[in-house]
Amino acid sequence: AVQHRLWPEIDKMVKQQVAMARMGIGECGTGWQLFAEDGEMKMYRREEEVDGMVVDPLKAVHVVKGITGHEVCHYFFSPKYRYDWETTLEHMTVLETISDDTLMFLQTHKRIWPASQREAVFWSHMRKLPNDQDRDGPDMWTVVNNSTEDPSHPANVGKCVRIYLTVCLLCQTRVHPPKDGTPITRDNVSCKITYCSVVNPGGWAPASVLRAVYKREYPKFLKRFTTYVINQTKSKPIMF
Ligand SMILES: CCCCCc1ccc(-c2ccc(S(=O)(=O)CCO)cc2)cc1/C=C\c1ccccn1
Repeated sequence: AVQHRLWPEIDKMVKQQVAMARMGIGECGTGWQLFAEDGEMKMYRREEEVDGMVVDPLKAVHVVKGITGHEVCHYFFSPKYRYDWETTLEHMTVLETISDDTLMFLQTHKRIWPASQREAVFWSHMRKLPNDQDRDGPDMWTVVNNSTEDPSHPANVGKCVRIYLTVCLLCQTRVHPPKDGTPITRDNVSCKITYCSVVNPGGWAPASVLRAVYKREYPKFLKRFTTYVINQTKSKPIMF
């Protein structure tokens, strides 16, 4: 098949983002602060500014019982579920179906006073990754979202400020087979989730407002999303 114009960028970005997501907090450079903890979920951020704008990188690690990496990525990637779990979403459009595992989105997020409303145009790619460390270990799954230009949706034309985001959701399934050789159930699986994001708010927003939004919204978002996947999958066959 003919390659899509974005394919080289997507492939490079996915490899780069997954490599960074796999690094432990200690290896990711200094300056990470743990700012939220809830059971197995730990959320870190680094305070960074670009041109005076807060672009704090965020890294969350979480272990969730009863779901697999494929299931987590499936519900994160597919547009049909997004309104169910993404509470800050005002509108979402699929601008282009690049392939069955790669889409282009236009999203507007609800306005957060006193900043202006934000929108994002980004490609989203879902991929299964070979577990190159442990050959017979379960595979890893990832979804990478990365802002891109779309000639038919130029930035900052309407009322919304265009944000620039890079997001990587990396999932590693763990299977603990039952001793007595009975079939594997959801009690025998868990998923280690690493969520990394860098969001450039695109235009002026007070640092205090941005940091308050992230501090409040990110823990809520990851908790709500993982709870959503647990509820959606509990009565369905396991998707490995
Ligand atoms: C003044 C406010 C500026 C920030 C507004 C904003 C920017 C980006 C984003 C955002 C967050 C997660 C993604 S994703 O992981 O790709 C999933 C698909 O939606 C894409 C976009 C949201 C929000 C607004 C609120 C907010 C901030 C964190 C967490 C959750 N909501």
